[in-house]
Amino acid sequence: MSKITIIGSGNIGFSLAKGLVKSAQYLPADITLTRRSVTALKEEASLGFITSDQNAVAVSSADIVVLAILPQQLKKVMEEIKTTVRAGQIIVSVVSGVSCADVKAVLGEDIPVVRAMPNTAIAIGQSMTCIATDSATEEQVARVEALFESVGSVVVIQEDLMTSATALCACGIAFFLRAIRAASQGGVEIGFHAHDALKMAVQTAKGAADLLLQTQNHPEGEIDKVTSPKGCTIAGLNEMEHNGFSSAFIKGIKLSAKKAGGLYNE
Ligand SMILES: NC(=O)C1=CN([C@@H]2O[C@H](COP(=O)(O)OP(=O)(O)OC[C@H]3O[C@@H](n4cnc5c(N)ncnc54)[C@H](OP(=O)(O)O)[C@@H]3O)[C@@H](O)[C@H]2O)C=CC1
Ligand SMILES: O=C(O)[C@@H]1CCC=N1
Repeated sequence: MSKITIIGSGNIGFSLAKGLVKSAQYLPADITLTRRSVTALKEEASLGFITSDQNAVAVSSADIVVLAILPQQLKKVMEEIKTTVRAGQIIVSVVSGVSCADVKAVLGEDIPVVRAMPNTAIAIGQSMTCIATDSATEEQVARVEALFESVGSVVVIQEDLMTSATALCACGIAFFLRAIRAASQGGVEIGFHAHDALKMAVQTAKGAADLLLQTQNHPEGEIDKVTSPKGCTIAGLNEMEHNGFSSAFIKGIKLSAKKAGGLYNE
């Protein structure tokens, strides 16, 4: 099994580590997690992960190195590891707005770099992860694809669509979570206790997603089955649209994509 080092055990880095172990394809001992101080890695250590605050040392033993720090932190980290990384390793960057070329410009042109854009559902094996590269081989991309297939679904895309993938999938999970929260708040206003309203909203959202996944039907086809003529569903839906529901969602995704593209040089 590949040895993996995740540089930056934050929200997405630690979620990835947990998902890989949950998949049963990796043991915690196969995964090294770093932060700037090991004292911040107590939970990770208690779960059996190898922990370190020495990025260059942590990278040296890895087959796959995942860069999971903020865009603004990346240059410093790459400077730390550039003399340690070697062409036999694969660098996977989940960092938003940073191209494969940006990474290779520091780490070396011969270093295989694959970008990946997962979301936090990776912790439970339900990520939607997009991956892209500019020059890694098919075999290297296949290894990264297999890694992320173990923790969700994967689509291989062109690199120029990575910021769009960031908005739709990585940010997107927050958009759907907010929609579920809003639905539960509506539920409270029409009579349910908060915990019941949230449970109902969550299961309803899960049912909607599973319907599309399992039938492959178009959302509007499924909506048509719910909207009885002169009924209450179309009344509610149209009220939401009059208030800009679809428009707000689309505008939010477009703004997130624009922002994602500019984070590295902020
Ligand atoms: N959160 C998400 O859902 C997603 C995030 N991403 C991308 O992943 C990256 C990380 O995001 P996110 O997890 O949210 O951010 P976090 O701030 O939660 O995680 C970043 C981690 O990096 C650590 N870190 C910072 N500097 C260093 C360093 N020099 N050496 C080692 N570790 C370091 C931080 O720990 P400490 O400060 O203790 O050192 C922190 O744990 C970003 O580039 C983001 O664009 C991509 C997809 C989804
Ligand atoms: O909000 C962010 O910038 C990161 C990237 C995608 C999800 N979280």
